[in-house]
Amino acid sequence: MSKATKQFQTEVKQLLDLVIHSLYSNRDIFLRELISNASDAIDKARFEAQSNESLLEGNSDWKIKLIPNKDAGTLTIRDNGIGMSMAEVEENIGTIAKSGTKSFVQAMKDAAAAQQPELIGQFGVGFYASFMVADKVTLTTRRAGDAAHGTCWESIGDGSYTIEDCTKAERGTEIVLHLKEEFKEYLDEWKIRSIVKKYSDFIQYPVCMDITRTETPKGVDGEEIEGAGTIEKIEEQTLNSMKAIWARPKSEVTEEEYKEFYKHVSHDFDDPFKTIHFAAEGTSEFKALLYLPAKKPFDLFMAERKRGIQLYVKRVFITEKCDALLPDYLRFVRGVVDSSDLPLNVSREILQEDVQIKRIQKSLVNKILSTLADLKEKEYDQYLTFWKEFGPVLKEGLHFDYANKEKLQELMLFQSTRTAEGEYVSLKEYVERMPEAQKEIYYITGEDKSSLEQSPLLEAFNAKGFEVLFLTDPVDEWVVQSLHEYQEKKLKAVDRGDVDLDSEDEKKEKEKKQEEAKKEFGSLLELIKGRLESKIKEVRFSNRLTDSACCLVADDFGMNANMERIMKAMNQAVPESKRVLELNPDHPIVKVMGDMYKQNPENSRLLDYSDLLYDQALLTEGTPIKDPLKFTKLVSELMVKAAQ
Ligand SMILES: Nc1ncnc2c1ncn2[C@@H]1O[C@H](COP(=O)(O)OP(=O)(O)OP(=O)(O)O)[C@@H](O)[C@H]1O
Repeated sequence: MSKATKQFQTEVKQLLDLVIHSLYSNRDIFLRELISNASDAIDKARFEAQSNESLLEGNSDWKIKLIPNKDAGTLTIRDNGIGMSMAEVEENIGTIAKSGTKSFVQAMKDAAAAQQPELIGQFGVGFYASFMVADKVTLTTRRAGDAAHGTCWESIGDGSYTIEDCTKAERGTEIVLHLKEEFKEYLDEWKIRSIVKKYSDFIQYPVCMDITRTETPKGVDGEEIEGAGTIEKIEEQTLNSMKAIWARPKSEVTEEEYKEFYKHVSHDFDDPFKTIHFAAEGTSEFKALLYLPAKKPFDLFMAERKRGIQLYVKRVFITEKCDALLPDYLRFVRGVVDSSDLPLNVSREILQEDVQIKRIQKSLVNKILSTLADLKEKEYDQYLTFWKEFGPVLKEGLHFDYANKEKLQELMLFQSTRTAEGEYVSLKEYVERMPEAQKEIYYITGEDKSSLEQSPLLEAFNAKGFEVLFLTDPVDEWVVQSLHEYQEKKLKAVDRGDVDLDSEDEKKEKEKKQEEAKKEFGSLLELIKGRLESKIKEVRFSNRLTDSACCLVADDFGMNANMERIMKAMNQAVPESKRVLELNPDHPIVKVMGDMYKQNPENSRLLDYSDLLYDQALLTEGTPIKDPLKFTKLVSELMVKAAQ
């Protein structure tokens, strides 16, 4: 292919711009990103070569080489990893294929300037960081095993790039950064040394550089020869210690090293929230270095997630994202597991079924859950920060990980009718502060705390002093289907079925009142039911309401308003389900309608009032009404009438 000039995808252009403008305070990281990519590429080559030795092309001397050239003003990063085909270059560099990434870039653009570095921290910008220091980047690459096809890619970061075939003797990738005048300091030996030491010391492969030293020649006796002048000696030095950080004893690893390793495995720019480093012995032998991130990754709820736990077998990289190592509800955890039991030639396909992997998974889950339990108990405020980021994901575990249900339910936190802004309550605390008369744990599901607080469904509970949990995450509808009870107290939705809040005496009194109301207003209820037949299942007097006139409730297994809302948001067909309209027998409107009915059961106003009651019930629970025009017309008419 002759040289072609192509345009970066719009999102890439935007991303480049954002990187250059939001990460300027941390420019050194461009080198970390490129070394990290080079190391990943060697990992891949090393793994693929296990089943296809020809990929090695006779060279398994893995290496990342840094070549500063002061005369040319360039810094070169060269690796002998897997390399890329032309199609891969086009796919990986210059385009953003994943829709999630695109929307992330949009979110970044929309965010306030102060938040951008924080946001980009969750994302990782990799290769594009080069353009912070270079005004031209040339990438030459050749895929392992395909000696005939090299690719040369070049860009000045202005929105376009050129791409063409070329020859490249060695497999792997070479990136030449033509440094901007003001960043020539990155050619300095000591600057490069310090960056590698700080950010890339643990990289498993040697990061090498040729070092020139001037010395005076020495005689056979080892003494310097006087008057012989000086000679220049070039020797290749390895700049990093290459120690697999997870294999070292905890006491020897510094906080800084843990942090930098986290950034390498997670491609996150922020520090981790928590580091968990441990070794398991016995039936399953492995070392694990796990991290809980501080912020949720942008692709947490997307199917095509990029990162996960890396799997090594006896220090040899196997796969970048071993999903079988953790259940889905812990998908935000990053890090490395290095097993001593698995065979080196384990295939990625069998990992899903492997018993050793299952054992490791069990032990990782135990460790993560116990770390969280510990944190919750000893450093509650910190736990709360974590919960606000990852609580909705952790809750999925209640539905999917039955074996750990007991542990997981202790980790749950909720807002409630009794928590102040920013405060949460655990199930344990909830039960401890339940008044004696309260038998069940009450909850309401919905979109957010502030709208739920207005719900008429809470009136009777508030009047009794019974706390109600606010379940505001979409996953909560599934959570409550799995978490039926806690400490033998049943969980009960305030908008489902009948509520039983009263003592025996109170019940008797209410029943009496309801009987009387039924006698008095029974035919009115029939009329309302007839009018609203297509929308509701039944009309009855309520035990829930003290102030409001009416509300809608689901029966025990029916669909509530929140579930309908979630299904609609997911573009799913919402099955037809009618709910029950409950009326407050003490409300003046019921009395007024009763009188109207007695005077003239045919009064057409009664039908309008029935419609209004139904619409009111929808509005108070936050469900849009079907015919807002008719509603406003009726309200206006009534307002005029009331003023006459
Ligand atoms: N040295 C390299 N050798 C082979 N492939 C590479 C190399 N550098 C980058 N790539 C390919 O280009 C892709 C994009 O790299 P880039 O650094 O932009 O992002 P990333 O490393 O995938 O992730 P992140 O965006 O989180 O940093 C990589 O996933 C990899 O497939």
